[in-house]
Amino acid sequence: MNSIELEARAKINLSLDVTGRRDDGYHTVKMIMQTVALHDRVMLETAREGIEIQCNCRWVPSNESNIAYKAAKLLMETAGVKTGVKIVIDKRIPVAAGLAGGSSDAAAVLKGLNTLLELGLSTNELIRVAKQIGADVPYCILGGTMLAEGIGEILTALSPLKGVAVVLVKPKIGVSTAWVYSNLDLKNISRHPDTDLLISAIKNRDLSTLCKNTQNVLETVTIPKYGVIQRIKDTLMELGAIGSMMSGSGPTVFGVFKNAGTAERAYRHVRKFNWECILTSTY
Ligand SMILES: C[C@](O)(CO)[C@H](O)COP(=O)(O)OP(=O)(O)OC[C@H]1O[C@@H](n2ccc(N)nc2=O)[C@H](O)[C@@H]1O
Ligand SMILES: Nc1ncnc2c1ncn2[C@@H]1O[C@H](COP(=O)(O)OP(=O)(O)OP(=O)(O)O)[C@@H](O)[C@H]1O
Repeated sequence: MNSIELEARAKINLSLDVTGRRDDGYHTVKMIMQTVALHDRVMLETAREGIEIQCNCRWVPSNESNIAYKAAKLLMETAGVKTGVKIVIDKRIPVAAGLAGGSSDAAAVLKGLNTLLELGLSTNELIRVAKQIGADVPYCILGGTMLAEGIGEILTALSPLKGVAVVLVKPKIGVSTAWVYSNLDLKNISRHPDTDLLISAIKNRDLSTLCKNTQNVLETVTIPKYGVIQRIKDTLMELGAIGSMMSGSGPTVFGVFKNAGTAERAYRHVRKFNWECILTSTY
């Protein structure tokens, strides 16, 4: 085998709480992460030497600043690999959107190279490498429905919440994760989500309790600056969503729907605005 193709899935944060700030500037979090069906395609091909990146999206760098490049370099150095690799990314996940598009590409590269180059690394060993690349990358190695703590790298599997209809809406703005965290005022958070309650709602597949009680505390930073995020949330609720919230550090908003039909009707409507819309489901 000299090539492999993987699906690198996007995530949404079904809840996002920040519990503190570490001395190194990173924040401690308590988040419920969920994979959605939307994905990039990542193709890996062995080469004689070096790391080459190709991507069909003009907003994504095709050089060493691509997070997929960093993942390949770190893994190949760690495993003492002497050959090279060509990485081709077919980008479908919106960029700088709060959907972990880059993190998921990086995780796909780690998993794919482990298989392609027969490195024999365990999942825990891959997670150890993933941690050094970014806070969301360890989760992207595992995927599914997970509680993420620490800075996002301490992962506990929850009851899988598959097949829930979701509409993703991204306004035409890019939001930097670093900017959001550095502008977060922990004293300004009046309401934290009850994560245990949300976990039991997921276990019972009780979307109504989940949506009524969830919270993304990073909205306290983004919504005052970008009113369009609140407008999208309101629009999705008016169109019949059970709940609607910003994913990660934004600006993408997701709406959760009772079934695929209501989601599709909302998607057709919301598509008329000047926003990027994707109809998908939890995976
Ligand atoms: C917002 C989320 O996407 C929610 O899943 C993650 O918490 C962010 O994960 P990520 O984008 O992989 O984060 P990194 O690439 O490691 O860090 C980007 C920036 O966010 C800040 N950051 C990130 C994660 C975290 N727990 N606390 C932070 O303060 C870091 O200081 C850094 O400046
Ligand atoms: N493979 C990649 N895919 C997307 N963006 C990349 C990639 N490599 C580097 N980048 C750069 O990283 C930045 C953040 O992109 P990304 O799509 O990963 O953000 P995000 O969805 O907000 O991530 P997260 O939810 O983990 O914070 C972009 O500005 C982009 O130029």
